Amino acid sequence: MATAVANQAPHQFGKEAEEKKINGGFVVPETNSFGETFRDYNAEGEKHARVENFYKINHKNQTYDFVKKMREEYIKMDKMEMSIWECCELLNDVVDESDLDSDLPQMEHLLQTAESIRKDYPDEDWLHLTGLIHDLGKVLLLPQFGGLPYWAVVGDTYPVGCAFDESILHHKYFKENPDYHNPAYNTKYGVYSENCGLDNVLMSWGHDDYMYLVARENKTTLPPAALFIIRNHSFYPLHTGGAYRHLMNEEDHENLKWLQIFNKYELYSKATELIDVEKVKPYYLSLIEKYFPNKKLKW
Ligand SMILES: O[C@H]1[C@H](O)[C@@H](O)[C@H](O)[C@@H](O)[C@H]1O
Ligand SMILES: [Fe+2]
Ligand SMILES: [Fe+2]
Repeated sequence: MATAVANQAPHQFGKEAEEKKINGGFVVPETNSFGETFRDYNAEGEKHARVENFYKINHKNQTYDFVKKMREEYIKMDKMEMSIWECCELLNDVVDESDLDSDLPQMEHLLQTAESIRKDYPDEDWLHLTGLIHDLGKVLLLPQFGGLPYWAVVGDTYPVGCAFDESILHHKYFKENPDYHNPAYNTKYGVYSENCGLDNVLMSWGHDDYMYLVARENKTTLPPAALFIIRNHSFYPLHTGGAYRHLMNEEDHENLKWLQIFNKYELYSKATELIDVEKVKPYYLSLIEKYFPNKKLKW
């Protein structure tokens, strides 16, 4: 097993064999594209200070009422009509300021994610497409989509309407969020009930929930696990922190297994080489056709 894994992706995550760690059949690269530890939110430096400030504003403003309003506004899908690929191309112009591990245009990140999954899971074509589209919701930053500020589009996500878990990055800034002091929203269950299912839990507003709504409202034929991944991929307190188990139902537990696989490729492919778009485009166009029967989607 160990040898098989070592042979599997030697060129994928850099050349230094000693820099690799085997993690459940997955080769984890030691450092990101800047030569730093992945997701090191406590490190010093200008970039880290900027990201901390991003979370400060995010935590202050993501309230239950704000999220409800945004969902109501964006579920209308009245902003734009375009295909999935057209949306990918829009992301050529988008860089994610909340991301410590990559400063590439988001289109590159999508291709890196999808292609790295494809290498290890060649038969799960739905997961390749999930990789390609998981961050398309970042178009919310663009003027045609409302030009939302970064704090309402990117960064890790977490439930609103119940207590903010300690494992959420820079948790201390929630003291500035009115919900933190509201007894209706600041208990373990808040407005929810035991094992109510994550579909019934409102998440901080951003690109994840938006893209989930786009896929669902446009009647994608992608499996439920794909929708779960899209909606929860930034929910680090859940898939990495192990929190919020009390809100999950049985189906969520099944879907979480796929999300945890997805997350490794999403995060660690940020250390890989760039992909030749023209070379892989026909493959992804065929997947889009398969899983999005309506050519033009409403956004
Ligand atoms: O900064 C990043 C970025 O916004 C990603 O798209 C998101 O999925 C991550 O969770 C987050 O940490
Ligand atoms: Fe991503
Ligand atoms: Fe994301």
